[in-house]
Amino acid sequence: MTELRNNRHLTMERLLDLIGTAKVDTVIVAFTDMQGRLQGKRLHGQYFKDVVVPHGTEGCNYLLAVDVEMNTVDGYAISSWEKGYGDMEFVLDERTIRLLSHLPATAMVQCDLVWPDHSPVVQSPRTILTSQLDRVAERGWQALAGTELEFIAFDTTYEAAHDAGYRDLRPVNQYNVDYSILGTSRVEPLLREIRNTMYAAGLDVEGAKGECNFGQHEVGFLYADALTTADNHAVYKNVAKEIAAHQGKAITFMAKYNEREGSSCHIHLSLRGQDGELLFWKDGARTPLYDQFVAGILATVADFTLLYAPNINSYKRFADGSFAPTTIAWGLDNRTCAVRLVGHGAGARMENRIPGADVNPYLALAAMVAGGLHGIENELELEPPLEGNAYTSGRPKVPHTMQEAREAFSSSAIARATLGDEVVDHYANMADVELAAYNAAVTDWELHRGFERL
Ligand SMILES: NC(=O)CC[C@H](N)C(=O)O
Repeated sequence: MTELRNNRHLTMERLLDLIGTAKVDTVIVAFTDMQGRLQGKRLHGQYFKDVVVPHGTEGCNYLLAVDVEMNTVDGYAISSWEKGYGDMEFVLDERTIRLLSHLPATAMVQCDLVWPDHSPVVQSPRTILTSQLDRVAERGWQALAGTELEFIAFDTTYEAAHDAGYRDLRPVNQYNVDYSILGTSRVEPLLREIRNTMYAAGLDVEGAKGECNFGQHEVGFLYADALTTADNHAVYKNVAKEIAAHQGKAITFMAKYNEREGSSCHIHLSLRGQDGELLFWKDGARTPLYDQFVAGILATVADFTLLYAPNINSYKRFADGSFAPTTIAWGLDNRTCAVRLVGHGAGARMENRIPGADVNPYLALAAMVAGGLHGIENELELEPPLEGNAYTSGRPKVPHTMQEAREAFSSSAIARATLGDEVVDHYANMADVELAAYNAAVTDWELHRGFERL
């Protein structure tokens, strides 16, 4: 029997029992798409039990070849009008079965994707992460990770926000509520329902805190193995939006909603032995392996920025003095650096501060593992820590545009050697599609600046 991630997850046997006694009547089967979103179907419990568990289910392969707005676009080798937009098969991962208590009698199962001949869909984000984690496991290690997502909440429905052109929206707080207990109390009905729903769904919830931008908050979760963390992250983002919508509110995980502070997804990562032995700390100090891992992450920042910052908007977040990084540097508990080292002993870990809340966690974690292993394999030396203000340090810059990040990713020998050509070409095309859409758009900024004055 598959080992449960914790006792709030369900075995398949238990889920089928709950369907048999009508305690569950709806099962969502979902995978994570290129943008990090859950895509799939809601199935009637009985159909899930009688047909899907024994025979499987499918979805159109365009789901890994569309843009944010679900437009069919050109340039993907695996999916096109010429290829007829056929199916991919969903492979249920029984370790992910959970109840979603904010919905009536509903459970969710997350899936991997295979082609009809059962070969893996290598471009699927979950497969990309699993491949890198297999490399970690081959060495007798495991990767532990935590993702910290910030969001901004508004006192409006998504529909009203849309109809207002996303202008003049009222955030749930009108001032900076960083660490403010009063600030979070004002939003507690929303935060509490998110925390408790996520706990019931198998996530280990730490708590919630206010952040700097108006209406900005963060719900924190304990670290877990990297695949569990990515699975939970995808479910959390979806559920948090659904709960907000139920309460007549809207939340956004855009990396940069306005000109104030953006929303981050700091990613914490460490390696352990398969039985939990420490690999990053020995005799009261960092190990050479830890330093090589961090050196590898730093050496590959440019190669993998596209996976840390996958949207046009992601790059607007990289602003000096905003707590989002702009330089490729590391420091000891230094929040101005791209990489911050924190903790000691069992808590010793690196924090990658580059990703925004719009990141796809599977892809970012895969990139970090690939970069870190590159550092270990090549025994890279870690430069001394940056002391003081990284923003004014003159260190090399994190790529500041999507075009730059796309070129660095596509021409990266490390990305191609670790992720494979099929993956690199697929995600370089995703960047080309976004860049083309952005370049074709005339923005508010241009109108305001030029309409009368130019
Ligand atoms: N908590 C923080 O360090 C703030 C992070 C900041 N909001 C960012 O976008 O990176």
